[in-house]
This record gives sequence, C-alpha cells and structure tokens, in this order.
Amino acid sequence: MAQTIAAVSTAVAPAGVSMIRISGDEALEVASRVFVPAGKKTLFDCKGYEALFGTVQQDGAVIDQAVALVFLAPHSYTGETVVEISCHGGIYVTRAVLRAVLESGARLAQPGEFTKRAFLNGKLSLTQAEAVIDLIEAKTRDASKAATSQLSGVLGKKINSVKDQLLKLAAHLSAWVDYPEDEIPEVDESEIVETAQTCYDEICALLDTYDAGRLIREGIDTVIVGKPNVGKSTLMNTLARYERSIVTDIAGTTRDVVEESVRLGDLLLRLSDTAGIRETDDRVEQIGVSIAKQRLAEASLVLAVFDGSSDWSEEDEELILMTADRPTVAIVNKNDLPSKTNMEKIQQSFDSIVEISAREESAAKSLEEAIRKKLSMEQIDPTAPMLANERQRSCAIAAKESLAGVLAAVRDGMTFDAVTVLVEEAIEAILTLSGERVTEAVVDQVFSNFCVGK
Ligand SMILES: Nc1nc2c(c(=O)[nH]1)N(C=O)[C@@H](CNc1ccc(C(=O)N[C@@H](CCC(=O)O)C(=O)O)cc1)CN2
Ligand SMILES: Nc1nc2c(ncn2[C@@H]2O[C@H](COP(=O)(O)OP(=O)(O)OP(=O)(O)O)[C@@H](O)[C@H]2O)c(=O)[nH]1
Ligand SMILES: [Mg+2]
Repeated sequence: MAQTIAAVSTAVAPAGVSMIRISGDEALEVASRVFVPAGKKTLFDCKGYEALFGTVQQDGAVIDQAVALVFLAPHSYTGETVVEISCHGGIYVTRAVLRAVLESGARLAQPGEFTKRAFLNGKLSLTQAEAVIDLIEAKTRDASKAATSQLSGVLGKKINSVKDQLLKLAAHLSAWVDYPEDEIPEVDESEIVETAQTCYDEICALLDTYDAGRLIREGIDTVIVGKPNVGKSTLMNTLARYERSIVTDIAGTTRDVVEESVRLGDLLLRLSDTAGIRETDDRVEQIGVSIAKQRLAEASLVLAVFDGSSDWSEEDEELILMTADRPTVAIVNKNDLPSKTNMEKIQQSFDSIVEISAREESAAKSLEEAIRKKLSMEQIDPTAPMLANERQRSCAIAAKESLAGVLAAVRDGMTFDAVTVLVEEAIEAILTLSGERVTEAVVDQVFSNFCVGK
C-alpha cells in the first residue's frame, strides 16, 4: 500500500489561493482530520470531482477557510484517491495547512512524486511525464505548445509505430529461426531491409528534431560580439529592458561576459554581452577579449555588431573573418547617425543584416525577424513529435545504431540468428525510450528533476 503523501502544489508565494494536494489510499481520512465541512456532508460522502466548503482546523483552532476537492481512485491525476485543499494564498497560511496535514498522517511528497505515481499507475507514459516537466518550465508560447503536444502523446505514438514494426519483424524472424520445418512463410531479406530502413529513417528524423526542440525549450545561446564602442552593451540593455550592462563612450567598457535571458517576441535568447574585440595591452581586457572569441566559437547564434557611423576599420575586417563559418546576424548599429561604414563590404559578407539604433526599442522587432529567418525557426513545428531531453536522445541513438547494424548484417550476408539479436537490441532501446522498460534508477532520475508538489 502506497503511503499517503502531501505537498503544496502551487507556488509558495503571496497569491489569491494556494493548493495542498493529498494523494494515497488514506487521503480522505487524512484530509478529514484537518478539514471541517461547513455543512452536514463529509468528504466521505463526496462523489469524485465534488468539492466542499469548510475550515481547516488543528487542535480545535481554525487556520483558514478552505475548499476541499475530492478525486476518487482511479480517476485523478495520480490514479489514487486525491483530496486537494485550497486555502488562502499567504505563505504562512499555506505552510500551516500543510503542517496540519502532515501531522494528520501524510508524509511530505518528494519532488515529482505525484507524477511518479501517475506514471507507476499507468496514467502517464514516461515521455508524457517528461513533457510535464517541460510544460512547467516553458517560458514561451512555442515551448508550451511543444510540451503540450508531447503531453498529448505525439512522441509516444511515433515511438509505438516504430516499435510495432520492429516487433512484427522480430516475431516473424524468431518464428522462422525457431521452427524452420513449420509452415511459416520464409523471411526474405527485402522484408528485413525494408522494415529496418523505414525505422532507421524515422529514428533519424526524430533525432533531427532534437536541436530544434532545444532552441524552443532552452532558448538560443546567443553572443553579442564586435569591436569596442559599437553599442553591444546598449543592445543588451535594450533587449533586456533594463540597465544590465555598463554603457559608456569609453572603448573597452565591458570586460567580463554579461549574461541575461531575454524574450524577443516568442524567441528566447540566452544573451552574452562580451568585451569589444581588439588588440590591447591591458591584461584584464585581454582576458575579456579571449573569452569573447571563445564564446563566438561556441554560440548557437552570433550577433556581429558594426558601428554604422564610424569608418571601416581593421577590426571590422577581422570580425568578418571570425564570423565567417558561424550562424551570424550582422547588426549595423547607430543608424540614427549619418552612415560612414562600408555597407558594401558588409552586404557581401553576410546573408542576414539588420540596421538599427540599439537605443531604440524597435531594434528588438527587426532583430527578432532576422533571427527567425536565420535559424529557420518558421520551419520548426512545435506540435510535431520531438525528442525532449538527453535521456530520450541517447535511447534514440542506441536504436539507430542497432538498426544500422541490422542493415549491415543483411548486406554482409550474416545469419538470421545474428540479425534477430540486433533487431531485439533495437526494440530494447525503443522500449527504454518509451519508458516501458526502464530501471528504477532511470525513473528516479527523471522524476528528481521535478519540483515539489508536482
Ligand atoms: N485542481 C487541479 N487542477 C489541475 C491538475 C490537478 O491535479 N488538480 N492537474 C495536474 O497536473 C492538471 C490536470 N490533470 C489531471 C489529469 C487527470 C485527471 C483525472 O481525473 N483523470 C481521470 C479522468 C479522465 C477522464 O475523465 O477522461 C482518469 O485518469 O481516470 C485530473 C487532472 C491541470 N489542472
Ligand atoms: N547615436 C547612437 N549612439 C549609440 C547607439 N548605441 C550605442 N551608442 C553609444 O555608443 C557608445 C558605446 O556604447 P556601448 O554599448 O557601451 O558599446 P560596447 O560595444 O558595449 O562597447 P565596449 O563594451 O567598450 O566593447 C555609448 O556612448 C552609447 O551611448 C546608437 O544606436 N546610436
Ligand atoms: Mg560593452
């Protein structure tokens, strides 16, 4: 019998209402020890999804007015009997209600334990549970769309279709290998190759979604680079909507990397403002410049800033060389001043150019469009099946490798015995991906990423 657990399931912060969730076989008993209904009806009299008004009391003293909502097993989020007590949203009141519940026989839930029980009770698949984490953490519309789609099971369906094809093939293979004298139609090579190739292609397509998914979920790792004084920090501040970086007219103002997550429309950028790149004798600045170069080499997106109002320089020339093989949007800044820079040179060197004044808010809009185009964001469909994390990705890679092995084995004329082993290996990887065959350690790992109360 699973112990009855409880936790605050809303954010603990001053708010209108907070909710304490109690789940387990004894949820009604535990809740009834602290919740006193205003009318005659008790929690035990409630049908599922029925709520009662009353007070939360401890040792005869009223802590708060509250609403208790009853879910009867198996019809709840966790699949167990659940009582949700909604109280006033003060931090003190919420904690006091939780304490009363814990003193009445429930144990404090571990992070993710409600969702873990939902998984163990078959309410959610592992990939759906992982989608719940992503949904909670989603900061943009696309990130939340992507998580909602995975929660509705689009990834699970895709995985199942691959699994079913492989199971069918494996069954046919092993029947034929085990009972060669029976009337089982011979497995022909083209059937193996066809199935393995289709599954291989589908897994590859899924793996290709991983980077797009990361851009949506985690935001785009973006570095602002350029020679000193072009307005990098000014751009950072405009995008962050506050004075994040120090701005002066002295070249060499920024030395350390200044980081901030900013939302540009529906894009999430993890921005790094860096030291202006130039030759310098200042040791501190030298370090800043070398970190800027390193960030430039690693970032998913480079914003290369030029000062449109100053003469073309050696450093601008170098920036073109440094960004040549990087995904770059060129920014010609200070377009409120007369243009002096070498626009032709910039146009020859970059396929994505925006002219802005970093001091003006309108800069954000033009930049958003350019970035969307540069990273082909329009082509990302957040509702398509997508791999959502490293765990899923490494399972998909294992499946892909086994399938490549199947194809190679057939090509090299190996026995069907050997091929069968490889097909089964691929199935194993797929079952691990879907969560149908995972170790307890993996399950614990997945759910430990959750917050308390989920
Ligand atoms: N008050 C409240 N709101 C919430 C949640 C919650 O736990 N409590 N959820 C927490 O994330 C989400 C909703 N998740 C839920 C998932 C399943 C069931 C449920 O009762 N399932 C039944 C009935 C299904 C049906 O009728 O189709 C079942 O699975 O048998 C309830 C909430 C968002 N809103
Ligand atoms: N007229 C005008 N001035 C700007 C614009 N953007 C920045 N500036 C000015 O240019 C100077 C340098 O701006 P910063 O943002 O500090 O430049 P930076 O590229 O971060 O410089 P370093 O940190 O030294 O590398 C400041 O005086 C800004 O006010 C702009 O769009 N128009
Ligand atoms: Mg700066």
